[in-house]
Amino acid sequence: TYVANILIAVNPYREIKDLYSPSTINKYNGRSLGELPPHVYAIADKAIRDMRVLKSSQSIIVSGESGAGKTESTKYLLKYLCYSSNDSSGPIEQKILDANPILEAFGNAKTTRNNNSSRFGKFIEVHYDGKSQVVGGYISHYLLEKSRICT
Ligand SMILES: Nc1ncnc2c1ncn2[C@@H]1O[C@H](COP(=O)(O)OP(=O)(O)OP(=O)(O)O)[C@@H](O)[C@H]1O
Repeated sequence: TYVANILIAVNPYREIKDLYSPSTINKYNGRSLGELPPHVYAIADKAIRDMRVLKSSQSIIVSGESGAGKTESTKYLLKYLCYSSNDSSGPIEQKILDANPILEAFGNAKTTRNNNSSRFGKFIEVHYDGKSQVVGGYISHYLLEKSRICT
């Protein structure tokens, strides 16, 4: 559900058919917040539209307790941000998406609350040109749980 333009998402702990499919990306493309059922794609679309209209950078903050689904939601947000302008992802978009498994391999760990818990914070930037095409990205990492590092 929404509280104003904040999306409250509950982790379903199972795959919901078609919830994040390419056809759902197309469905949310260009639609105002609230027009369709609440969705992370609607938040991503609003960020893109506000960036175009206001000509300024937009931020999406994903917060919640461990296991709430922040990492998964962030991946879907990124997927939307990378796909919606193009219908398919070019080499830059693909590199941004492909960076995730590498970062997870080094920075995630199994905990009692989450089998794939991120043990570091991420600030992910997606850079667009004047035509709203993705031209770059940057992932800053911080607060790595160093006590888990063995070598
Ligand atoms: N939208 C979703 N659909 C299906 N399963 C999900 C979804 N979101 C999360 N999950 C499941 O819940 C698990 C935990 O989610 P996730 O790692 O995103 O939590 P988190 O909030 O990032 O936790 P942490 O703070 O520990 O990193 C995932 O590995 C996945 O199995």
